[in-house]
Amino acid sequence: MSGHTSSPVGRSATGTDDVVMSLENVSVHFDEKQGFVDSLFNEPRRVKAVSDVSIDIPENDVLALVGESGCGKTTLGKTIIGVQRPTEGSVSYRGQDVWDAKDGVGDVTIPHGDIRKALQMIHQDPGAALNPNRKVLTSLEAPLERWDPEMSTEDRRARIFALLDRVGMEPPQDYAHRYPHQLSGGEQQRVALVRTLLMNPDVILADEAVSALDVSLRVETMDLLLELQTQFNTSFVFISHTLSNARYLAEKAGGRIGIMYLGEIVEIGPPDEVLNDPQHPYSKVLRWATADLDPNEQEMVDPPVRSIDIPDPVDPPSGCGFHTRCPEAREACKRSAPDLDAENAAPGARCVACHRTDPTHEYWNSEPLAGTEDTTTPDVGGDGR
Ligand SMILES: Nc1ncnc2c1ncn2[C@@H]1O[C@H](COP(=O)(O)OP(=O)(O)OP(=O)(O)O)[C@@H](O)[C@H]1O
Repeated sequence: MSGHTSSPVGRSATGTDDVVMSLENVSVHFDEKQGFVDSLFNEPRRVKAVSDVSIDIPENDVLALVGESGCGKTTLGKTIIGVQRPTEGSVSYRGQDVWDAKDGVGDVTIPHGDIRKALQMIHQDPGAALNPNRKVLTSLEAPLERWDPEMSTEDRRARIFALLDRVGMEPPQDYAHRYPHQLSGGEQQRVALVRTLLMNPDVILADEAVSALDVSLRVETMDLLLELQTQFNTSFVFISHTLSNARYLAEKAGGRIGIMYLGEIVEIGPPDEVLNDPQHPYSKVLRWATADLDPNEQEMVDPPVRSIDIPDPVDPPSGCGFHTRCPEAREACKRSAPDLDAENAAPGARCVACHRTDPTHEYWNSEPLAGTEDTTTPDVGGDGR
């Protein structure tokens, strides 16, 4: 999706004032690590992990990002919370460019320290994120001491105990004096959650935060995340491999699902629209792969793709990144990249990056690619649905 300036998806109905994070035309590229000998003879391969993504995260938003392994979910999530520096494009927190604040460039209105505090992350493996040699209380006190050195020990502890209590770790004084190995996986995850909430953040990135838990605990933890999201007015960016977890969270929170493919968001919108009536051919593949979303649905035998080979993110296909696998791809898809068409969409509406959503696009007059279905007429409206 390069070569155009796309407008961010996700502006809320009330305008831009309540937008917490704004990404504009963000790309993130990595140089692959090389061995010493390799580095003498070859240029490093550049992985295009995120390509030209524009998105807003308003206050109280829940965005669930899904897509197959390696499609760039974690990289985009980390870019949203200002942990990963973009190669191109801008990332702003309440109007302040995050990386200008970090580098002290220009007129910095929000110090980088405040931005870091406002953007937090819960890791996939909370056990690894907690110091095994420190009691829970010490692990929780450390960031509070760093961010708010004026706070008295008494106030600090009162806040920690109140939050431990809030996430169901009662009596909190007991849990506070345990070491991580004396906690279950679910309890460790709650401590990790408390650690982020102590900062009173605006946005929390939860990267596969429930995948390591038992199924029963997963639902309980997702419910807790949602309760806390409402109570603390925090926005959540939730990364998931599975559509069912993403759906659970986004549906309950009235949030959005963003489907990623090869570094791009290809479809985003309310979960019922994106999952019950997917418009992007790749969203249809994900839907197919998650048959349990609707047990009454007749099982489709073959995946709706021409090829199961995922392109190399070092050398992504020209035009639409999905054209090499799309059963509906045409010559036009090789030539030009569709954008999410957020410009014309209503706030919170579904947006799709596919030429087929535009009934006037040259796609309809171009030749189907070898092995594709010959669908000659537009089957979708031009309203981004
Ligand atoms: N620090 C890095 N250096 C080099 N390549 C990286 C780095 N981080 C990520 N990548 C590459 O960028 C691409 C996107 O990775 P990312 O972890 O964002 O995907 P993901 O969708 O979160 O994957 P998963 O679901 O497996 O965690 C992958 O090809 C990955 O190998």
